[in-house]
Amino acid sequence: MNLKVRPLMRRCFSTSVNTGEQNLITWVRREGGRVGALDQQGSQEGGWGLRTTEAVKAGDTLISLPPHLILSLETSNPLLLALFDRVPEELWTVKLGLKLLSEQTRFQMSQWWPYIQNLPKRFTVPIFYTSEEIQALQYLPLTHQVHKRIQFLNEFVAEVKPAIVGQAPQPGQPFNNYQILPHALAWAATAASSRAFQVHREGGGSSLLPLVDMCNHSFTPTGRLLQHSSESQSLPVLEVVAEKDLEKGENVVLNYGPLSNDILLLDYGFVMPKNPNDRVELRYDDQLLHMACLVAKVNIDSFKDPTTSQLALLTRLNLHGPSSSQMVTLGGTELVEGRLLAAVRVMHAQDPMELLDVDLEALQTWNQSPPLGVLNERKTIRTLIGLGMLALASFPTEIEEDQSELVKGDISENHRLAIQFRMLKKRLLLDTIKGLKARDPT
Ligand SMILES: C[S@@+](CC[C@H](N)C(=O)[O-])C[C@H]1O[C@@H](n2cnc3c(N)ncnc32)[C@H](O)[C@@H]1O
Repeated sequence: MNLKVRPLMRRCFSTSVNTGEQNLITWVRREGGRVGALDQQGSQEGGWGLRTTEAVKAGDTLISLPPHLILSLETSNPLLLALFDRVPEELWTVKLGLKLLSEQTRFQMSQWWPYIQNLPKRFTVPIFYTSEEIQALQYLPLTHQVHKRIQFLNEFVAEVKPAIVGQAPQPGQPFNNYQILPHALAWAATAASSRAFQVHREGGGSSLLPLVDMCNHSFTPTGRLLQHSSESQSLPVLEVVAEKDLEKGENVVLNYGPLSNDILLLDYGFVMPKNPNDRVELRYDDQLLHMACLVAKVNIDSFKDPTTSQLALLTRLNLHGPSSSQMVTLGGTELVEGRLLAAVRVMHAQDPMELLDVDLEALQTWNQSPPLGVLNERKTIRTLIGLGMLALASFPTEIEEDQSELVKGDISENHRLAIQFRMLKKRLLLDTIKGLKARDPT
C-alpha cells in the first residue's frame, strides 16, 4: 500500500484532546447551540462518547445544533468546486474530506477549528492497514473494496496534484497553499465516512455534525437524530433527542443505520458481533454450485447444463444474462438471499413442465410447504449447506486458529480487528449451515 504515514501538512497537530477551551460542549453552547445534561467521556468502545449527567425523559432534547455549525459541502471556492466535480458521486466521503482539509488548513481562521482539533488523529479503517493486515481479513469482497479505495486516493491525488499542490502561492487555492498528500486525504475522507450523517435538504448531502458525532453506534439506540428545517434549501437545525427515559450516566448512542460489518469496518473501523445486517457475499456461479452439490452429495448435472426454462427463470432472477447481478448472500434471518434460494430450487426441478407457471415470489421465500415438493426442497437445502461449507473452506484458517492468534499478545490493533472480522464471517456461515439443517425436511 502506498499510503505512507507522513506529516499531515507542513505543520504538526496535537494528538490530545484539550478539555479546556476546545471542549466541544462549551464551544457548541458558545455558538448558540443547546446541550442538555451531557458530558464527553472515554467510552468502552474506545475513543470518546457522550453520557448523561442526570436522568432524562424520553423525547427530551440532548443536543440542538445550530445550522451554521454543520460542516457540509457548501463552498463558494471555485477551485474546490472543480475538485468536487472530479470525484465520483459514490465517493462523497472524498468530497467532504476535501472540504474538511480546506477548513483544517485555515487553522484558527476556520470557524470549525475547535471541532477539527478534536477529531481523532488515527483511524482503524483498513485503508490504513499494512498489506499483511489487509490479508488477515481473509475476505475477498472486503479486500477488493479496500484496494479500490486506496487506488482511487493515490490516483486522485496524483491526477489533481497541479491543482492542489500549490508549488507557488496561488490565490484561492483551497488548501491555503499546503500540499495535500494521499495520506492526508485518506485521513479526511475517513473522518467523513466515520462521522458524517445524512442531512435532509434540497440536493441531499452528508455533513459533519460537531458534537452529535461524539455519539457511538448501537442497534438498540438511546438517542435519535431529528432534523427541523423551515425551507428545503437551508441547512436544518439538528437535534439529538432521548429515545427513551435515560438514567444518569447512560451512554447516548445512535443507530448509524442497517450496516453490515463490511461497511462498519471499511467506513468506521469497527465490527459488531451478532450484527443482524451482516452477510457473506459470493458469486452465483454454475461451477461453484456444482461443487456444492458434490460436497453435499446431491446428484445433479443441471448447474452445468441448464434447460431453456431454467435459464429463463435465472434471467428473471437477474442471475443470468449480460447485465445480471450475480452477487448473492448467505446469512441473516432469511439464511440465504431469496434469488439464490429460488435459483437452486429451479435448478433442482425434476420436471421442466413444473417450471412453466411457477410463482417466482414463492420460490424466493421459505414457505410452509416447499414450492417444488419435498424432494426438491431436500436437495436445495443440502446444496445450500454445501455452498456454506465451501464458503467456509475458502478461509485459510479455522475459527480455533483465529482464536489462538487473538490471544497472542504481539499483534497490532488493526490485525486484531481483521481477525475479529473474519471470525464473525465464519460464525455467520456456521449459523447459516445450522439454520439450513434445521429446515431440512428429512
Ligand atoms: C461518530 S464517531 C463516535 C465518536 C468516537 N468514539 C470518537 O471518539 O470521536 C464514530 C466512531 O466511533 C467508534 N465507534 C462508534 N460506535 C462504536 C461501537 N459500537 N463499537 C466500537 N467503536 C465504535 C468508531 O471508531 C467509529 O468510527
